[in-house]
Amino acid sequence: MLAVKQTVDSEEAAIQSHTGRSMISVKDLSLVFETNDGPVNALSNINLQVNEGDFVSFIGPSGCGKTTLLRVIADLEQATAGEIKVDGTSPKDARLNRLYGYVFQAPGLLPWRTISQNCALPMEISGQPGEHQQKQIDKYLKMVGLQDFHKKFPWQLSGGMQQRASIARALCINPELLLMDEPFGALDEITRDHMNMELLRIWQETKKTVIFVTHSIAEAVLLSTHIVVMSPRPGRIVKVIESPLPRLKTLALRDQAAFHELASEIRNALANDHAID
Ligand SMILES: Nc1ncnc2c1ncn2[C@@H]1O[C@H](COP(=O)(O)OP(=O)(O)OP(=O)(O)O)[C@@H](O)[C@H]1O
Repeated sequence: MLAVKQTVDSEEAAIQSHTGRSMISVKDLSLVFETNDGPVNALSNINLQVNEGDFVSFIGPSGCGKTTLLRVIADLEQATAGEIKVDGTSPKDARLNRLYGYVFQAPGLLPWRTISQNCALPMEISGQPGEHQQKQIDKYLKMVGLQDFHKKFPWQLSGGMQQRASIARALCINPELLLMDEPFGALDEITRDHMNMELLRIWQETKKTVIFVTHSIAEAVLLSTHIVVMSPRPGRIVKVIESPLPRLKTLALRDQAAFHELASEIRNALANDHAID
C-alpha cells in the first residue's frame, strides 16, 4: 500500500485546496494543431483545478502536451474546445494583468544587457517607474542570491546563475503564478539539486502558485504538492496525486521510504498508460 493520501483519477482530475482560492480551472479542454500533415491532437479532455499556493508538476513522456498545456494557461496557445480560467479570468486577461511569470528551459537573457537590466525588461515594457523597478530588482536578485552580480552580463555567469537570474526576472513583476517549463533540465545534477532547494525556499518565501513541467520523477516528488501525470499524445491527465510529503522538503527526504513510495506511484501511473516501458 503506497503512502499517498489521496489520488484522483482522470475523470475527476481535481487538485484539493490548501487556501480554497482557485488559481487555475480547466474544464474539458482539448487542443488540436492544424498542420500541413493534418491535425495533431495535442491535448484531449483535460480537467484540472489548481489552488493558490500549490506547487503542481506536470510529468509525462516527450510530446504528451505538457508545454502546450502551460502555453494555454499563459494565453500563448488557444484551446480548440473547453474552458479555462486563470485566477477567475480568461488567460488573455491574466496575461494582460501580468498575473504570471514564465520561466523557460533556456534562461533567455539578453547578452548585451546586465543582469539588472535583464530583470528590468518586463517592468520597462509594462511602463513601471524606475524607482519601483530598482526596488524589485534589488529584492529578487537578493532572493536568488545574485545581489553581487547585478552588473555582470549573462555570459559572465554559470548556467545555474543565469537560470536564477531568469527566475528573478519572472518574479520582478510580482506575479501570482509562476509557470516554469523544465527550467533546470539543462543543468548538471549537483546544480539542479541546489536549484530545486532554492526554488522551494523562494516558493515558501513568496507563497506563489507554481506550475512546473518536468521529465524527472525525482524532481516532481521533491518539489510538488501535487503531481499531474499525463499520457502520451493526445495528452490526457492519467492521474493527479496529492503528495503526502511536507511542503518544506530537504534533499535528505530522498532517502526516506515515503519519497520512494510516491516516486513509485508516479512511475506506475506512467507505466500503466504505456508512457514508459
Ligand atoms: N505549434 C505547433 N504546431 C503543431 N504541432 C505542435 C505545435 N506545438 C506542439 N505541437 C505538437 O503537440 C504535441 C505536444 O507538444 P508539447 O511540446 O506540448 O509536448 P511536451 O510534453 O512538452 O514535450 P517535451 O517533453 O518533449 O518537451 C507534440 O506532438 C508536438 O509535436
